[in-house]
Amino acid sequence: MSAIIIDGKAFAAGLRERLTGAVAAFGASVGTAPGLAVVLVGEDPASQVYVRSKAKQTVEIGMRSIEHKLPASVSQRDLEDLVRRLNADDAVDGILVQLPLPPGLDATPVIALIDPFKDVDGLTDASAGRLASGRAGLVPCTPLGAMMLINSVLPDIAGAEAVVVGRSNLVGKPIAQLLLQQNATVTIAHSRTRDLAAVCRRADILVAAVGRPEMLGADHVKDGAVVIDVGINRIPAPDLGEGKTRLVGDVAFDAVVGKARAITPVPGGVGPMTIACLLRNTLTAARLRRGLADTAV
Ligand SMILES: Nc1nc(=O)c2c([nH]1)NC[C@@H]1CN(c3ccc(C(=O)N[C@@H](CCC(=O)O)C(=O)O)cc3)C=[N+]21
Repeated sequence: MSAIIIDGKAFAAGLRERLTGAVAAFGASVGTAPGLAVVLVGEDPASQVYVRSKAKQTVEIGMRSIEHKLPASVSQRDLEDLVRRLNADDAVDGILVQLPLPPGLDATPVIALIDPFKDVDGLTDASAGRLASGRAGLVPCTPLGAMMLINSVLPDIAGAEAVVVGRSNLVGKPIAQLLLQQNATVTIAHSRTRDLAAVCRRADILVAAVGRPEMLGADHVKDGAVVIDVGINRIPAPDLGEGKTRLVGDVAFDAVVGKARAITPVPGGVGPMTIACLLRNTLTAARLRRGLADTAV
């Protein structure tokens, strides 16, 4: 049996295409396009790449991009003041503070300040609480994107066994909430889980979000399972040349691809969905803040 390779890159492109239409319709009725403010502190090269890519995609679908670049030496207080100003700015619909912050700055109080109606990363306690109690709100981008990919092969997951490996606030816990919302039977496994492979082998839907390169292999996968790999790990690749690296997921793709019914690759799986869902959330935030219905895109 050969697995469906779920093409997250293509799915994300389709989502952006639909968003372009929805953004144009929003602009025609409200008079302005949704605006996304991205705050980048410091010079971390990987963060700069992400932020550039976010800004480019934001503009490509017709939304406004508002970039704030601050030096790594910025004070906690000045950073928090910027978030307060963005909260108060009517031209800003979404606020994203790129993580991690440089050493010496504490992300927790910065995130806590973000207006929950502008929390396009879904990281505030208010957003987490809304998700946990099944009320409308902004859902973290990576979990939202992962769910869209699951639903692309399994539109109805009621009663299915779902195992999420990883319990982070950013990914594991919110994905578990989304699976539960769709009536899956959800298990959250983690570093202290006894006989992880046996737990994983129960899964009709296996979500890997641990951040350990190729940790889940054929032993962890039931025949015919849908495998969603959220991990993005950069590892040395001496075979490609001295000092070269490559991206791998938390799943040993080659070992699993023959057993799974469908699987997301890394790169090209969940990763591209993250930014597309950030754009989706910005449109959602712009609608919710104006009391408009958040219709499907
Ligand atoms: N406030 C905040 N929100 C975030 O959502 C956030 C953040 N901070 N800090 C950094 C992480 C990381 N992140 C990714 C986005 C896209 C890809 C992505 O598109 N990856 C491509 C590969 C990219 C490559 O080749 O390096 C893929 O998997 O195919 C990966 C990772 C968002 N993050």
